[in-house]
Amino acid sequence: MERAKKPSMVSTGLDRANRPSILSPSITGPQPTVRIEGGKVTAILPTGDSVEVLLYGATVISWRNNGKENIFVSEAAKLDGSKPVRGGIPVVFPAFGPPPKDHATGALPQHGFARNSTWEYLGKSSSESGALSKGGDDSVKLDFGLSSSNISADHKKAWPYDFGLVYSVTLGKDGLQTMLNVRNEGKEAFEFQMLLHSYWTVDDITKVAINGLGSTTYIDKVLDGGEHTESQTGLKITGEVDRVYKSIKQDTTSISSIDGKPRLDVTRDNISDTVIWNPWIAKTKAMADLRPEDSYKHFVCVEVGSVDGWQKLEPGPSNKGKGKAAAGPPSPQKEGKRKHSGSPEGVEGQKPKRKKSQEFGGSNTAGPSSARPVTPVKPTESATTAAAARGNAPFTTTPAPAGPTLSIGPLAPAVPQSNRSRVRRPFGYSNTFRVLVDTPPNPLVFTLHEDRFCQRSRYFHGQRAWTNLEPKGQSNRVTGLDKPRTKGTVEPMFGRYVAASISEVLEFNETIRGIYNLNFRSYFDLYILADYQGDLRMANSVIDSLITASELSGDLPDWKADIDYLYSGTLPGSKTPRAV
Ligand SMILES: O=P(O)(O)OC[C@H]1O[C@H](O)[C@H](O)[C@@H](O)[C@@H]1O
Repeated sequence: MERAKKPSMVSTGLDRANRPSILSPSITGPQPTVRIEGGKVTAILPTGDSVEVLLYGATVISWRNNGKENIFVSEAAKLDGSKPVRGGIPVVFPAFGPPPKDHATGALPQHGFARNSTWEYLGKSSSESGALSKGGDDSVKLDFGLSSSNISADHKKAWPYDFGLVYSVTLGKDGLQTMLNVRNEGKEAFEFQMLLHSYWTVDDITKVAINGLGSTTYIDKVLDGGEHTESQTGLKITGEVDRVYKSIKQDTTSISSIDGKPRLDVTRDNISDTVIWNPWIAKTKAMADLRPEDSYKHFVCVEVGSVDGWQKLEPGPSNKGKGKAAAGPPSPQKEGKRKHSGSPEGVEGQKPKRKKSQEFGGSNTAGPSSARPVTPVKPTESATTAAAARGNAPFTTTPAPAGPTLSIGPLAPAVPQSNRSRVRRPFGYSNTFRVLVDTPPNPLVFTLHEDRFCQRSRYFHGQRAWTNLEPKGQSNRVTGLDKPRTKGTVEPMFGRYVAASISEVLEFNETIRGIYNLNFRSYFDLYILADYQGDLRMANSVIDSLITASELSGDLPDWKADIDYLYSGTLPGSKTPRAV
């Protein structure tokens, strides 16, 4: 067969009749982008600010703002899921420290199980409101979920409660916001503690002051385990420090230099405890995963949470929450009133039976925290509500109870009033389906929101039936995705596939190309995948992007080899080989 040598060959002979209007190149300015690869989710704003979150522990391991890394991670930290990350922002739940033996958490390891369980990535949302210059808020929110069904058997045995956590990490132009939403999915109340064990980078610990703790009562775990009152207005760290500051009156604990130069503000909302930790010289030496040995100089842990006593969370959707972390949430929408932008029915017209544990973000919310710069923003309207009004909400939403908020961010001007209404709240994942990309022994789990994916991709629409399998405990394993033939590419390819579906499919520009690290071969992989799934929309979109890429690129690849690859990789009977 005569094979064309020009990129334009791939645009001929393909069925363009069904090309959906969604693919029209309506560029609103650079958007935040998200990449899911190797058990890690990376989000990058058009400004270059970025955040990286491991699925293991939903641990934030990097947050770069204006080129500066704010998160400390030890050089010897294990990032392979073999132990909790030494550094980053490990999520502590349901117990802080060594759990008391006489408590329901007594059989759990130090700091509970959230930091050493693999979470599910629930998806991203962004305002899609365009570039900063166009008035957009340029932030992206990543949601992660953990429930009793995806913790280890040992942990489940040690703490047999039915719970649901949604952890939201929002990267904004002014800072990072982290929020933990705790839900009781079972029949009996449980007690928990939670904490975001944040390791913040500092240039030199001996020149740092921690402000905002003056006159606060704290438990000194290094000294005597007893209660003391903070006498310094700016706490200086001159040796090992391990203190639990309780019921702090001020919203903000800030890190500055001793001569007052601001570094970071860590702001709480409706959550009142903070742990300050630095292991200093001897303890650092004794911790094999904390290296180099002088690393203690370069971080301080300012850990916001609820660790003084226990939060009791009653079960059931009518529960308004007990204890301080859950005080006063507005009534959530009732199930029947939730907004669905797509039909909740399965392909056979039956309402899919949903497991309660999949309905994160509902009524029993306690212990959220969020990180954001300087001035805590009290949201009055959710961003997704605003987005919904514009007709482009990425997910359906439920109102979020007012929960504790931790704000963390570099010192920056207060958020202008006009932007305040865009601060997001947790989403209600009212109807999700899970896809297990089968790469044993650790298949990657994608939890996708029906409304988003089923409308955008025939492939996902066809798989909606999967939702109905869930109650029977069957796995929704993706098979046949090994067709892109380079070994080991299945997992990243499916991640790309999902990412491309989210981002309205590869509206190609140089930024996106860089971020997805797309080369021609990976476009072809994506095309072959789409072709295998019968996903014409995606296939067309890939071709669009490919054409743009080839137009933009002055440096074409070894075209013949790539065409051979595409030709032999595509299904028999597909239009592509005929086009080629
Ligand atoms: O070594 P880890 O289990 O990660 O704990 C590290 C530290 O976490 C907290 O800050 C506790 O207050 C400390 O007592 C503990 O040493």
